[in-house]
Amino acid sequence: MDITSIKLALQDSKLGFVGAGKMAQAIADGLVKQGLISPSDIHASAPSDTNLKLWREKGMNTANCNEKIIRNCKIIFIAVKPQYFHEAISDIKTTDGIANRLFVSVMAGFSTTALEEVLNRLMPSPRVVRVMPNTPLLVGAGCSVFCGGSSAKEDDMLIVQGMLSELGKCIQIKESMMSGAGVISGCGPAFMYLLIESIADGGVKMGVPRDLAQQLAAQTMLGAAEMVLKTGRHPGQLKDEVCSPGGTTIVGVQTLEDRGVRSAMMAAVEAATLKSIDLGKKK
Ligand SMILES: NC(=O)C1=CN([C@@H]2O[C@H](COP(=O)(O)OP(=O)(O)OC[C@H]3O[C@@H](n4cnc5c(N)ncnc54)[C@H](O)[C@@H]3O)[C@@H](O)[C@H]2O)C=CC1
Ligand SMILES: O=C(O)[C@@H]1CCC=N1
Repeated sequence: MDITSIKLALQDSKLGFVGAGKMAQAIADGLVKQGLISPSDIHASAPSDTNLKLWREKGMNTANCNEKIIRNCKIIFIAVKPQYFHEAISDIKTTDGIANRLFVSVMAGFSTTALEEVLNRLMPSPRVVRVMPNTPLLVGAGCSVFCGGSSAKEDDMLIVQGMLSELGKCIQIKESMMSGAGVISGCGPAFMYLLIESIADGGVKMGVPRDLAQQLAAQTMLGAAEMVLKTGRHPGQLKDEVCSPGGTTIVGVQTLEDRGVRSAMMAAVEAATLKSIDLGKKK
């Protein structure tokens, strides 16, 4: 879908957010920043005003009532914690006149079947798209994976992919891969921040000023990521090219291997994936 069609669709549908926290704000702010939607076409709800005032300061509409969002908007992001989803939907008292909505869930663990079961309360055959985005889409460098539910139409998939592709990479995958792939995209930034922080800490320990150390660590991570994506070469091969024989890098690499960094990263992805599956079971 081209950018003009996305803009028109968003202007016509209005964009709703049930849940107004960090992920919802990153998506809304990212879309406004990229000029895809005007703040006045965005509506968000949450039970308390704590987050909502930030939305109002940006010219967006807010409500304490989820029903209002679902009435006002035809495309609705579900951005509450998975454990609050039932409560968020059961709050809706009158469902008359609500039809033809597209629900885009960003909740970890919630399958499209489980989403459809809950949303059936509002309308028959709800159109659902399940996404696992990440917060870097706020700066146009997001990474999202998504899949459609049983009633999602081709246009629903296109609008979701269109919107999120304007904010970074967005890849359609099979639902069976959502938990594992969603951890890489959704949780991944936290793992990367931890690496940036600890590399900067190492620099500070060696006498590099904090600001400089952090800038160098972040830019180096960006550069390494670009090398993997743009050259398409294996990260192991790219690593080998940095390790000069008898040099400094290989000594650092051995230290990382001794401390189990590789195994720790793999275990983190595994543990977070299992947690995502578990959250889905508890729904
Ligand atoms: N933070 C992240 O990097 C990512 C988060 N997600 C998903 O996004 C969802 C939200 O996560 P965060 O934004 O981090 O959490 P958050 O705690 O910042 O935001 C949750 C929001 O939901 C609101 N809320 C709670 N109960 C509600 C109800 N009954 N009705 C309406 N709103 C209600 C809260 O007031 C808050 O505004 C989760 O399901 C998470 O799995 C997905 C990918 C990445
Ligand atoms: O920690 C979480 O559960 C959410 C989902 C992915 C990132 N944040």
